[in-house]
Amino acid sequence: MVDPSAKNRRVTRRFSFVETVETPARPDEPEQEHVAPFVSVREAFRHFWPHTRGLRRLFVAGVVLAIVAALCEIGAIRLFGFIADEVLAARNLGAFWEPAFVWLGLMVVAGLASFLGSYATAVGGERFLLRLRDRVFSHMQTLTPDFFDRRRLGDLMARLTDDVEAIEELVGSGVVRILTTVISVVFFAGAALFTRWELALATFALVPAFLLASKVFASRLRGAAARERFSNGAMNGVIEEGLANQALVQAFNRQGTEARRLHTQGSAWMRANVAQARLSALYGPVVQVIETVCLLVVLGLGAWEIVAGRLTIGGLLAFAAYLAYLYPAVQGLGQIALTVSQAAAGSDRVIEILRIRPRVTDPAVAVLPVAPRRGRIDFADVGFTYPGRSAPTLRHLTFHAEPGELVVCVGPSGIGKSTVAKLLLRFHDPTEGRVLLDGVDIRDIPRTALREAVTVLQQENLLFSGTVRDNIAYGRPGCGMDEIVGAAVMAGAHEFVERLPRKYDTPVGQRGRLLSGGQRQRLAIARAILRDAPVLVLDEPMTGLDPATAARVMEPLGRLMAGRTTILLTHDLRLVPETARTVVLGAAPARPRVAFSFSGPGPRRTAWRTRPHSETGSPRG
Ligand SMILES: Nc1ncnc2c1ncn2[C@@H]1O[C@H](COP(=O)(O)OP(=O)(O)OP(=O)(O)O)[C@@H](O)[C@H]1O
Repeated sequence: MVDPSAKNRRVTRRFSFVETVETPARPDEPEQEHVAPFVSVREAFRHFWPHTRGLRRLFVAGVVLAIVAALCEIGAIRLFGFIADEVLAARNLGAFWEPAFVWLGLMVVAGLASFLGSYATAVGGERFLLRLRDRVFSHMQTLTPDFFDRRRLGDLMARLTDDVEAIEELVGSGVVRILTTVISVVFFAGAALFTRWELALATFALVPAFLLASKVFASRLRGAAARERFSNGAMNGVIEEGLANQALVQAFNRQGTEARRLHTQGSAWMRANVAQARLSALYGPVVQVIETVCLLVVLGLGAWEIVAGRLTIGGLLAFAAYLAYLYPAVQGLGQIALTVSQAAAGSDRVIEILRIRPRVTDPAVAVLPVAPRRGRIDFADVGFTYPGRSAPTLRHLTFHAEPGELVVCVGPSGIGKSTVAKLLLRFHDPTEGRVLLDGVDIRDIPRTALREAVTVLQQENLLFSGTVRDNIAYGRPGCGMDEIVGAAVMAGAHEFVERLPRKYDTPVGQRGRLLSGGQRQRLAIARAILRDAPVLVLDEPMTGLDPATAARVMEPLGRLMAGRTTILLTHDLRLVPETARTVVLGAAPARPRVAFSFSGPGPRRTAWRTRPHSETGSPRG
């Protein structure tokens, strides 16, 4: 088992060691436990600031209103000094009322300005957050499914939520906070200087002590924050995997193992949080001591000035009041440095994702900008090696399928059948040779147009957690209920859907797990029927189905295949119809004695042959 503290030490070393600012764009690479490269605060800011376009008015309003509030507060403090000298010291109650009402008026304006400023900043910040999360999510969706297979989903989710929020603290509301704090420092320092500049200069001499304290803390907090971000992602990964695979966990009695995995990651996260909390908690008292020294200096010097007759009591009180505003602002500057350090640790992880370029991209100039309609497929001497693998999965694969024809790729498990589907959808591009659709290299067709023309029925039928109706309609957004029911009837799903408690409005559960494998398969067929693409890829369509269920699914499958070019990928020779062109991947498997038959109303009926007819051998190696 990995010692988490050792892991953390590694992370620390890595952070103190990696200084690179420029992370080159690179294709998606295999990663599981992943520490994002260090990105400087300035670079993070430069990267995300353009995303505030259109929101900057809100941030400007936040700053302007904060200035108004600060000016009102300065005015109120001056009135306080006036009242101390002209009312209290002079024992003149008549002079009280006018400044008292003006003071009240100023505080009402300050309160209003502060409310509106905070509100505008919050709205701007939230919109920025929404925009940034949308952008990162959209970018993720341009990456190939292979990228997601190599990453922990929980970690990616943490990047989309916590890390994106941390960036908002740096770039959205963070900017307003920095500006308003700096402005407060300038204003209150200016007012103190105006009241008694010698006294002010003497107290300002202690300001570098604040800044030094925040600098020392910020650099340490950056390391702690980076570890916290990392372990947060790792912990989310363990939670996501553990919960998603609960059936497996319970069936294998591995609850204890999963709990220990979470505990290990949770402990690492806890340690990083404790380190952060320790630094933040220490920062407060250190600053308080510095503040007390400042205050005592002011009182001592102030008393001396009063005795010398250069300052009134009211002047000293006002001066002290300015400092009461000034020191928290200076302290706030230090706090911002800490927040920025934490936010920068989140930006490392988001920038890392944004810099990953998709392996597969659209052509600069599309030879065929719209979805191919006929459905002729050509694999021309195709070879493919998975990234990070040395041995090719496919070599010299050559076959074609005429529009409307059924071609069967047979071969044992792991030989590369699903890879054929992935190449056809351009989840990967071949490393050798070409794949053509209607005579056009699919690299010259935009991916959206290509995928409109190809429907894949995957080995594991993927459903969303919505209702039956939602899942069928996923094939064609905006379709009517009659079309949904029509597709369900054709797919042989209508009958069982009608028996569900809420019929088409019945929730199918997480990934459709409230339905049986055969029912999920029929919903997937209905979804594919609605999609109505000219090319159909069936990847082991009978996986996990018992012979009786498989036989029931054959008929709707036959209806789905009717009139479409179909590539059937299977190791199961019972599915290979007599008339189909057959491509054997690897060694030809032996024929079984029992057969299924596709029996839809389409142009082809299947009959059984005793020997597979191999058009083109395409083994590996
Ligand atoms: N994303 C990937 N990265 C690296 N190797 C992969 C990846 N996906 C599949 N492979 C490897 O490629 C080979 C072919 O996999 P593929 O899924 O195409 O096989 P298959 O014939 O469909 O198998 P099965 O019938 O068991 O689904 C396997 O050895 C597999 O380990």
